[in-house]
Amino acid sequence: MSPAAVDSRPNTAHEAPAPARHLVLRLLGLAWRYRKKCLAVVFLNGFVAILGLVGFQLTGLGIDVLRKAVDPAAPAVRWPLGYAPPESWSLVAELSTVAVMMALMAVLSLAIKYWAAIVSAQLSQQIVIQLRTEVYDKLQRLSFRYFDDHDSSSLINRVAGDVQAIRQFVDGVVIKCLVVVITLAVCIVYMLRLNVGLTIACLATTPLLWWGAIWFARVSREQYLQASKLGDEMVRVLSENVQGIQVVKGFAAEKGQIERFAEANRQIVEHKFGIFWSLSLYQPIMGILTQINMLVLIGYGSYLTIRGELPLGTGLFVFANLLHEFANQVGHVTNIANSIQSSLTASERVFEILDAPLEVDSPASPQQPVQVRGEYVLEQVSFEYVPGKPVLKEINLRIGAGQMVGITGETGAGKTTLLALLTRFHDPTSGRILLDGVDLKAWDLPHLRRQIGMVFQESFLFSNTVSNNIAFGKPTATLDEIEFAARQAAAEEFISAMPGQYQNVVGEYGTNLSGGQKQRISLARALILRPPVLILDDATAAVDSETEHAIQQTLDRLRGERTVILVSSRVSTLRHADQIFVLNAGLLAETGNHQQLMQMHGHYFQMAQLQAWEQTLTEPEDSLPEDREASAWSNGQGATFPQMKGIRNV
Ligand SMILES: Nc1ncnc2c1ncn2[C@@H]1O[C@H](COP(=O)(O)OP(=O)(O)OP(=O)(O)O)[C@@H](O)[C@H]1O
Repeated sequence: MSPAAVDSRPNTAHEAPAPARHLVLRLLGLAWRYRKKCLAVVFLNGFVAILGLVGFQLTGLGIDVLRKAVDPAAPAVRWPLGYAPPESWSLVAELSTVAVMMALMAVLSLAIKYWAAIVSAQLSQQIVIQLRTEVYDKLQRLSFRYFDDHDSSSLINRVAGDVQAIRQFVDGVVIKCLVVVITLAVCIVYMLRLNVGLTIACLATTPLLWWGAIWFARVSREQYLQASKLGDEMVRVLSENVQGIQVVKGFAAEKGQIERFAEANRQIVEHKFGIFWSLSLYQPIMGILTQINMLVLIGYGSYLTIRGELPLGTGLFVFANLLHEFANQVGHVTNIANSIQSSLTASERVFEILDAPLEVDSPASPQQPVQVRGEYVLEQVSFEYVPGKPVLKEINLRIGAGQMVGITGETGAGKTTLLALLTRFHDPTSGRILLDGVDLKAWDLPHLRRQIGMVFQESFLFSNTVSNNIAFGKPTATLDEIEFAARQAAAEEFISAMPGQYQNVVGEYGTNLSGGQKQRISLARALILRPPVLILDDATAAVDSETEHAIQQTLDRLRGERTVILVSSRVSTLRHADQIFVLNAGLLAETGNHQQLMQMHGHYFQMAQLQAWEQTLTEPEDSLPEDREASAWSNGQGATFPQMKGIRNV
């Protein structure tokens, strides 16, 4: 599978949301990792909140000073901390003192807010980078089966978007919760100090506010989960369209694709609207409850002030502001509940990656053989992608060290799957595979993969220079090595003809190269490693026969030095192999070299015959040799092998 390929299979993960408590505990564990910075942000924000409350107190003080000046019968002014200015001070001096204190408070608050914002931003970035790296690292190690089961768009969304939503749990939930709790506690203590009865009366509706927040959290969780899935779907449509743009244009299907994308977008908007609807209902209800508190204050608070039990400025005014701040903080609970839901949804998706078992991994005490000869032995190897549906059945074979072997068979016979087992992209469902006498499962996995140079069926190139693509597995390679590998892969000529030659930048996925050119660069990328085992999956399917001949010569030279395993449908390629394995419906149907297989008059013989016949169709009448078959194989220019399924029908 190409790494960038988009799997259109539906994502089966997350049918039911994971238990919220479990996720919350895990997210709290994540926040704990960053506890120092979290505490710093909480402390600074808490300090800002307290300074705000002190600001109210000072404004109230100013009002009381003014009221006393206007009405000497008003209650005495309560200066903070038992401080009282000298009797000789004028009204202007007293008010100026209050104003200076307020200004100092404002400057201090501003400085701390700035500091809090910086620490908070650092914290966010640290979490995102670390989490993203962890998820990406895990993705690198997950087996192919995991990628088969998950939409690539969903995986991309998780790394790019969901990680941000998890970060939100730390700064938008944990930190905010602590700040809210601190501020609410300070507000309540302040209010109780001012008047216990008024505090109880004004906060009577608070349990309803909490109940509302919990209701909202329950309702919105499922909605957020669904919204994430729709987001994945939209990215999938977009990604498929970009990658399959040739097909889209070739079939003049732009209109349909635009409609598909619009439909995916429409579904997201409709769904988000549902979330906004819940939110829009929740927020005004919460607003009404807080307004009820204000009404209680105006009624009962004014009564207390008129009776002289509550000062106007440092009492009623401060209380009103505290109540307002209280409502503000409770209002944050909505945002927190909102953030909790999106974080839970996102965390479920991200933790699913982090928790996914590494189906293929190195054992606890891996072996790292030094001198690798490249001898493969397969013992009773079977493999199933889907349980109960074997793709390979009890394969027994031996590939000698330094041999060149061919694997062929009809489409879907299991050739690529067999190669995937040899490289341990998958483990056999039963049976075992030995390389140099050591079970592949006992090998250190990276060490094993370093012994194998692979040329995949789909030549995937990175958007980088030609030389960096060739040196992908060996970044330290010198230009001489790169050029030598390119020459071996018959790629030198076309690379030299490019404007920047080896420094020419290959387009995304190698879009500015032909299929054959990509295959040759992929081959050079494998050859530069000089691996003991070279595996080529239909690696010459897109090159012309002259280039194939050149590549064949390279492979012939490697014979004896390295084990070369090639999947091919061309007799012209296979006939040079020391051994050819013919797969048929997952079974090893025939084994032998070209001559032996031809004498068997089995599947291989039929394929060869049809290819020879096709060859004659493309040759001029007078050049037809008497022995058509011999001609087709001796000139080394076999036509593309038709698939066995077709041959059986001949
Ligand atoms: N990831 C997968 N999940 C489930 N089934 C798969 C997967 N990959 C391949 N198969 C199935 O396994 C069988 C063997 O596939 P494989 O790609 O090995 O065949 P192949 O011989 O290489 O075919 P081709 O010549 O067309 O490349 C096919 O029936 C295919 O549908």
